[in-house]
Amino acid sequence: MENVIQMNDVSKSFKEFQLQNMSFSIKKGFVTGFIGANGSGKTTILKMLLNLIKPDSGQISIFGLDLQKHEKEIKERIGVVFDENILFESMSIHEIKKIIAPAYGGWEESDFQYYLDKFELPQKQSINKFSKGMKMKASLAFALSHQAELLLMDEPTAGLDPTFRREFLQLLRELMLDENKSILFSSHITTDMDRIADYITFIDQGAHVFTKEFYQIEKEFAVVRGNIELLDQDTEREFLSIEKSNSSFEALTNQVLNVENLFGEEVLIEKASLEDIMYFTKRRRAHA
Ligand SMILES: Nc1ncnc2c1ncn2[C@@H]1O[C@H](COP(=O)(O)OP(=O)(O)OP(=O)(O)O)[C@@H](O)[C@H]1O
Repeated sequence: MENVIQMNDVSKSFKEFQLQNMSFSIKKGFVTGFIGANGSGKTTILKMLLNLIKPDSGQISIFGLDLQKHEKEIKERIGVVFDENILFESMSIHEIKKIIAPAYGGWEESDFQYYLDKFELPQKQSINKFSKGMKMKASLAFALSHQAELLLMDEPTAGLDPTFRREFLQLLRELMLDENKSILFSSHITTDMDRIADYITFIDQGAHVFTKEFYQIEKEFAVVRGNIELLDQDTEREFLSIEKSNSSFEALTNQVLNVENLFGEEVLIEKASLEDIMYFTKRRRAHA
């Protein structure tokens, strides 16, 4: 299967934060959800994919092209929606379009008008009078109107009301009918991922934890609850992270079969949510 993004051994050091030897790929033709706790490095990576932050070492290719050598060509083919607003706030949509549209060879005015209508956005009002949701919709309208093959979105659903969030996810699903399109989007709302993501890329404290197919995660991880007396040095090895109280424990495992064989009916085994996986990964780090 073809990759749309390939990160090879990418590192970046800020004063108080390091991205360490990041290597992962994002599959072409799919939606990948990008998850990680606050400050884990998601925005930094998304900015690196736009060459707004340059790696100290390592290599990034997008559409099979080296980002440093083919930046302009690559960026023409990317649509961007960022949480922090990168539109010019004192201008109207009409004014911004005059700057942005000529910059893209693939600009489709009819698509742009379609999205402005669909999102009910005024064209002549300055953006700083827009609500947060309207600004996000405006960013989206621009991102979707130049035939981008890759959409990079940093928390695109933040600030959207539940109804529009659903419509937005439905819109992404419609876009994905075109198998040449790929989406990488970060969100703290993990239920958005449940609705739309084919793959999940999970990072933690500047390190890549995994990139897996969503259904694989559901098969692989489970939360186990049981009596504390079931735990000893040997049985604890089956768990990635354990939370203990006086009488019981709750733990994350990626060895579901082993746990079933070991404990049988004595424990409760439930599918792990993305939130469970993120929570227990953080706990594991804190107790390492
Ligand atoms: N230009 C910079 N200079 C110094 N430190 C930076 C810079 N940009 C980001 N950082 C640091 O890098 C770390 C990762 O930040 P980043 O915004 O990538 O995380 P994130 O996963 O997107 O977080 P959130 O979910 O809260 O948006 C943070 O500790 C941040 O302070």
